[in-house]
Amino acid sequence: MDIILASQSPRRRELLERMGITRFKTVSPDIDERAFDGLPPEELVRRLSAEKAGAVADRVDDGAIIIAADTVVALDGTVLGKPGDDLEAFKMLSTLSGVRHQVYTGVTVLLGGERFTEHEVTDVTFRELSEQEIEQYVATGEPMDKAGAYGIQGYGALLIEGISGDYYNVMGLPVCRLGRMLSRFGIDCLRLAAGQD
Ligand SMILES: Cc1cn([C@H]2C[C@H](O)[C@@H](COP(=O)(O)OP(=O)(O)OP(=O)(O)O)O2)c(=O)[nH]c1=O
Repeated sequence: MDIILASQSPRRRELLERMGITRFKTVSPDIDERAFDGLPPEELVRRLSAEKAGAVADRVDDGAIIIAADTVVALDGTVLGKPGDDLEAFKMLSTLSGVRHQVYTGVTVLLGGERFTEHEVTDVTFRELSEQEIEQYVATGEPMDKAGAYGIQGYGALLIEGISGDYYNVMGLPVCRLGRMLSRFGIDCLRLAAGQD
């Protein structure tokens, strides 16, 4: 069965491969992510992941399984998306300094008329950061294409004191949850990983 990752994110590609799924295509979802601004984080990521899956479903064969996801950072319920420029990245990181926030990822798996959407939440706590440290982190260029202006998988790790929940959810794909969702469609990741397909 064809598997399509409805994403342009290199992180999501890498994580799907790490789940044991090596044969899949990627199709970039063409949606206006700002269309749902104002929704609470949990509803927003669920809605956006469903929209991304739906947008790609319109462009591919009916028999393919489509996987899509969306990630946002939320501080006291307020959504932080991707920063538009260095100044915005600096401001986002300043608000995250020394406090705990939540990372929400919504994930949708779709096959023909059947569609499941779920979400996962991970708590992330930043250490206290000085202005100079934030400026230095922004200068690495890492914040720009990432929700909340950091990447846990990169230099962002230097800012993080602790996390509670699925690490991979912060990177953009709730691996454990997605594995269970795929099993409903007959895809057994451990079986694939073991070469038993
Ligand atoms: C918080 C955090 C986010 N991110 C990334 C994951 C997502 O790629 C990005 C959030 O943007 P998304 O809109 O979820 O995804 P995307 O635009 O990169 O890709 P696509 O819509 O095509 O699937 O932020 C990290 O890589 N590391 C982190 O620690």
